Amino acid sequence: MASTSLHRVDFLQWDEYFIGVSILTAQRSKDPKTQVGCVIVDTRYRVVGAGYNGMPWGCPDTDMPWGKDEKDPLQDKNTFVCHAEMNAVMNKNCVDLEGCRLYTTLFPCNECAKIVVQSRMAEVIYVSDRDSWKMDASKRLFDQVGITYRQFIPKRNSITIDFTKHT
Ligand SMILES: O=c1ccn([C@H]2C[C@H](O)[C@@H](COP(=O)(O)O)O2)c(=O)[nH]1
Ligand SMILES: [Zn+2]
Repeated sequence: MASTSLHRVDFLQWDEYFIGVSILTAQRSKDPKTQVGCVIVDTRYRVVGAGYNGMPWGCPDTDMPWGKDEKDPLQDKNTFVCHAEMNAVMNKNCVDLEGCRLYTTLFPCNECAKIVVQSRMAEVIYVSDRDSWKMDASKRLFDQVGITYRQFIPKRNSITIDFTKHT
């Protein structure tokens, strides 16, 4: 029998939606080279935290270093910047994150992986990965505790946010 339902069929799938929110969140970052965004989602598909990489609260972006300096750590952004994952956890609006999924634009580094593990999250879904010992360490930790991770494989190239058109 033919269906009489007329609902839209090109609606965003959950993964597309949460990765989309991660990418949008990354656009808040002031890092001139790499903008990272992530959202934490509970088992009922509710966003319970979001964050992007940025300087700690109260530290003016204009006063902080945004480049790298191997010789002087006080002039290196990595000495100060808070990673997106840490910020998402710090921003959580629920008591604990056990069983949650982390959607992120960049696979978590080893420091963020420790936070993901200690928060008892269940899965990491990421857009891109880096060939780095830090990411290898993260995978080792995730494998050890059974946190699954998978790359987001897009089925469409883009989604549009048009501020001038909305019904
Ligand atoms: O797990 C991670 C790893 C990195 N970040 C942030 C930290 C920095 O602001 C950039 C990386 O800068 P590069 O110059 O590309 O090394 O990404 C993060 O938020 N989470
Ligand atoms: Zn990190």
